[in-house]
Amino acid sequence: MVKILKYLNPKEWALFGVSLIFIVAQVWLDLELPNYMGEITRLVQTPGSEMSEIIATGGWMLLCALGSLVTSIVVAGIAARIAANFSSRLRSKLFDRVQSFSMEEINSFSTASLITRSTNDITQVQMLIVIGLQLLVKAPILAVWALLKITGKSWQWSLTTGIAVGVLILIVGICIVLVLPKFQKLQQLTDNLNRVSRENLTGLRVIRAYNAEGYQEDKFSDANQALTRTNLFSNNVLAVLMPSITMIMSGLSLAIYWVGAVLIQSAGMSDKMGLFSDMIVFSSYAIQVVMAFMMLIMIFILMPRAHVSAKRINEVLDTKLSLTNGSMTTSSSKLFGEVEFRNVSFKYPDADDYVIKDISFTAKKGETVAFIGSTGCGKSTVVNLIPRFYDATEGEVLVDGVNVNQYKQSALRNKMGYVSQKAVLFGGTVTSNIAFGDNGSDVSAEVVDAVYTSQASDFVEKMEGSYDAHIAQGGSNLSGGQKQRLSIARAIARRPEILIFDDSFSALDYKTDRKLRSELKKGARGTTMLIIAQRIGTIKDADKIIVLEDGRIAGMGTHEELMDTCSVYQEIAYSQLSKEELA
Ligand SMILES: Nc1ncnc2c1ncn2[C@@H]1O[C@H](COP(=O)(O)OP(=O)(O)OP(=O)(O)O)[C@@H](O)[C@H]1O
Repeated sequence: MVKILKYLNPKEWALFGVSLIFIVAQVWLDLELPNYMGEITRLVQTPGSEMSEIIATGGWMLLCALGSLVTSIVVAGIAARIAANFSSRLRSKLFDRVQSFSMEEINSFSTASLITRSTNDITQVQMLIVIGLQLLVKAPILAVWALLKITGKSWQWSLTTGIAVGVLILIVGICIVLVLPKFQKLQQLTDNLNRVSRENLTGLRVIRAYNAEGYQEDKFSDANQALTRTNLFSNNVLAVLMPSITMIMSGLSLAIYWVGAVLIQSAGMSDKMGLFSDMIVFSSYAIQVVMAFMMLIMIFILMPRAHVSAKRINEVLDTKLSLTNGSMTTSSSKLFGEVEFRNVSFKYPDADDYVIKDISFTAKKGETVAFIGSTGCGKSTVVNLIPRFYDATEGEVLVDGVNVNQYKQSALRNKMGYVSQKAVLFGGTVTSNIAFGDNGSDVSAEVVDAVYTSQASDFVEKMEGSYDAHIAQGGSNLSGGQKQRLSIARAIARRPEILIFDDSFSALDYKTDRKLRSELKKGARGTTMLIIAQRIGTIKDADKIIVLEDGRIAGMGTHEELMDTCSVYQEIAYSQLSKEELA
């Protein structure tokens, strides 16, 4: 928890200092009240006291109470301000950190957990700051000050107060031991609930199509009940606390009056009045002592959960990035748009087996290199190493003659236009989706060009608002093929050195596929293209086709060469095209 406070800025520390002054003032004002009360009691009991004296003392007492109210409002305002600004900054930091994560780190935390950490966990820390700043600082000051006020008055009353505080600490100790382990679990169960909800919402159509609502509901209900049970247990344990505290406070007042009655009865006539007044003052201070401990208890309740949350936030912020950033922004070689793999092997983090093994090839400027092979043979894995979604486990991946890990990541990715297997669109407009990213152009002529090349103009120009037409989050108001064409347009609009298409043409009909490739040849002349495809027709004209089998290169060459030499390629080709088409 303390570690996370390093993210407080100097202004917030200054505000904290100001609030400290107000808290001390508030405690002083609160502790003045019993004095006035004692004075009023004395005046009432003293024959010949003037009414005006009582009213004046009462007036001062009222002023103190009002002053205490004002200071507590100021402290609450400052605490809320510090907590809100701090959590906003923490959320931004977490967001930035997660943005710089590679797929390895994201998978190790899980998306659901990262969402909980950025929302619920931050809220826990925010709550502790709001309440903690008021109580954590106030409680010890109040406790010590109030104790100082009552020490030496009467050992019988002091003993009574000591016993009350002891019982309070015992009850709280038991509660904390019981609920502490549950707090860690609560955050994990919240992660789980988020994961199930997320899966449910993203897979809604499939769930409905398969009438699997019941199955999903059971999954959700299990996660929900687990969270509810843990929540109920902690709340039930904590529910014992408040009545116990009230009971202790009432019991303490009763005990002080009872002890007082005995003391007054055994005292001489002249001491009786002084003792009565002392009793009133002492009982008020004793209640303040118990109140101070009660505040500390509230902190002890909030602290463990916020501590768990702070730990989870720190875990994200302190995660060492597996992808280190290089320093190069351009290659010093004369090469442009060249991709080379040198004996590259790769296994996914935490996996035992290599997914791709000993891959070597070169794609020169302007060449089209295609990858084909059965499902799961490692095609996407190969191309994902080029923009450094992962780093090669062995061997080297070079872009323009420089190992990809020597580039600044943004510079490396600026060289590329990447189209993922599953089209990804963002909420916004057609133009905002195409002119997207670092050097994504917002010049409409380039956007229009890219839309024409990607064969998206027919439907974009028919949409309401055309290039300013609304795109729903995830592109849910478009068909699969339309989404794919817009994501292809986005890559083209960057005018990159290298275009990577990860099976991006499979959602297109044959005619559009052919048209798009021929437009690409004209529009993106000089651009190196790496194309993963399932259809032989898509890659037949490529300068080089790489056939992958079980992560290894089973053949490399042109269509004609592979038809002569590579049995794996022949098998794929014959399964898709007739002998006449292949001839
Ligand atoms: N994030 C991951 N963690 C662990 N293993 C993975 C991960 N992604 C893919 N794999 C495994 O790596 C292998 C290769 O996957 P890859 O996606 O590269 O295949 P592919 O040839 O592109 O398949 P497809 O044609 O179906 O898209 C598969 O066996 C898959 O199970």
